[in-house]
Amino acid sequence: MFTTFVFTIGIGLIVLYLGLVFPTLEQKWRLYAHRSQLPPGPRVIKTGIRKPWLWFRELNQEFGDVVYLQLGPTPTIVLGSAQAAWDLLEKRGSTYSSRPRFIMGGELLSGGMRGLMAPYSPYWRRWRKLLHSGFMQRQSESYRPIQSLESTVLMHDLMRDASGFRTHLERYAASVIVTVTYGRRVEDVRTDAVVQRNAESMDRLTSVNIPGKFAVERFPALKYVPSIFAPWKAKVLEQRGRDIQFYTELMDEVRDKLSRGALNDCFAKHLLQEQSSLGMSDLEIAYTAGTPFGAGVETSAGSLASFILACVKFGKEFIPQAQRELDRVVGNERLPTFEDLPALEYVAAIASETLRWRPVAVLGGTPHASTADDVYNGMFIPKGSTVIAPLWSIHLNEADFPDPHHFKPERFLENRAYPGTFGHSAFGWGRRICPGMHLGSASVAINIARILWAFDVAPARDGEGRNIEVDIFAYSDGFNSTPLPFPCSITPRSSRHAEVVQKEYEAAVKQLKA
Ligand code: HEM
Repeated sequence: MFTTFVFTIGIGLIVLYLGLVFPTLEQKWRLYAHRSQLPPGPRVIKTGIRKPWLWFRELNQEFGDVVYLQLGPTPTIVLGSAQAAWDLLEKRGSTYSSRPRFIMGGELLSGGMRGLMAPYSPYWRRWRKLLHSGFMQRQSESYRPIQSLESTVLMHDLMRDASGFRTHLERYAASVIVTVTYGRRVEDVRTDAVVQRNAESMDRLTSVNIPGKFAVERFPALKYVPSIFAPWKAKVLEQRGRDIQFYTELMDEVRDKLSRGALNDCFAKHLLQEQSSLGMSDLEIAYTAGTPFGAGVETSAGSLASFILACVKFGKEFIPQAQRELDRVVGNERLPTFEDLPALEYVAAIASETLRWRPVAVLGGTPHASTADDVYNGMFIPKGSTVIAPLWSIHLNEADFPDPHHFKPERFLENRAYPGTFGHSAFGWGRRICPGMHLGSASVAINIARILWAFDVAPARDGEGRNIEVDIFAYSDGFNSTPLPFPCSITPRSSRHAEVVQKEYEAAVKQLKA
């Protein structure tokens, strides 16, 4: 009996040891064999930095468009130009569309249910298909009435309480996403239960998704240590229970409304209709419905906050021209509409420059991972590399965007050579490109058009009437980077513009309550 016990423990330890060591040795051997072909990179790896994209840009400036880093056991490639990102992530999408393992955040906390972190796999393909059908261009156009009504509310919020502009942008973005997803509005972003519980769930995710914090990310076999011996694992599994409860309750509400015939058309309804044909479980559906909130609120609101910052710093250079265009195309009897946008060429250039100038997904979104060895411009990129395409490097690359920190919409009116169709890379690349880009870019464009139509946005003044300077580099740390609070002045352009905002707001409220 005792011998069997010792034997079992011994075998267990050997398996654990091989599990820990073998993948590392195999990887090390391949890297050694190709050492002269690896892309250039630094000898010293900086750790614990709060804004890694600043370091990545320095590396791209020093070593070029393709930089090699050995981050712990993982070969990591940092791409620093639009062309390199396009060549690999878009053109060689079959090799570069997976994700690195996120053992704490993706596997233990989310049970593999968050498609955004999922490797290229049948599960990811089903999840992606659902997002595509829910947010592709034609479907996103059907959400425009919601975006237009919520944007009218936003203009009124800005008029009555300009200093709270950030909260109003967040309410707009949250309400559009929650309405589109679950068929119900968000009236107060600070108290809404769905917003609060989503924020808690996001906090749980960000608290475990910290590179280098948990040994299990370096030694994946530790994932199988029973929770009783691993308090970190017990805690993350307990947190997973809370996420499951939250997402399931939300979906149960949707099912209940559907059975009472009280559910508007929304993404969650579409998921329920597609569920059986895709063979997805209730839990998979519940997590999928949670995706747009996690990916679409901060990105939309943060982009609009950057636009306000650009107005304060550079507004004198571009606002007059935009307002002349708006006056010519729209007049002063109504707010701009989605139908006006094709005729607002300069406003469209401002929207593109906003997404370029301060990309909210500053690291280019979640890193990609390669699934086969590859050679690019003579450089060896090993299978299993984490590939980061930081938009801070790509959008601030002087070769594509001279004087890159200057906000210049004119860039998007010139004929520039740039891979892809947008002239920027704000929504990523290839098979992982942002599925919410039509909804997100429509939110950015309509609100920029309306803010410029309705308001003068300028620096705030101090007690002596002097302009208060803003810092265009004061941005948050974290996965998404958005402007830190800054002062500004947002005032109606004229009493006529204020009357129009008031009148359209009253009509919008009636429609939203109907
Ligand atoms: C201005 C707004 C937005 C910006 C700038 C933005 C940007 C991005 C970027 C850069 C990526 C990474 C793409 C890559 O890995 O190559 C991404 C991915 C993603 N975005 Fe967005 N996004 C925005 C709005 C939205 C919205 C409204 C949704 C809601 C549906 C959304 C859902 C997603 C999802 C689910 C992914 C992950 C896709 C995957 O892993 O296959 N995004 N986004």
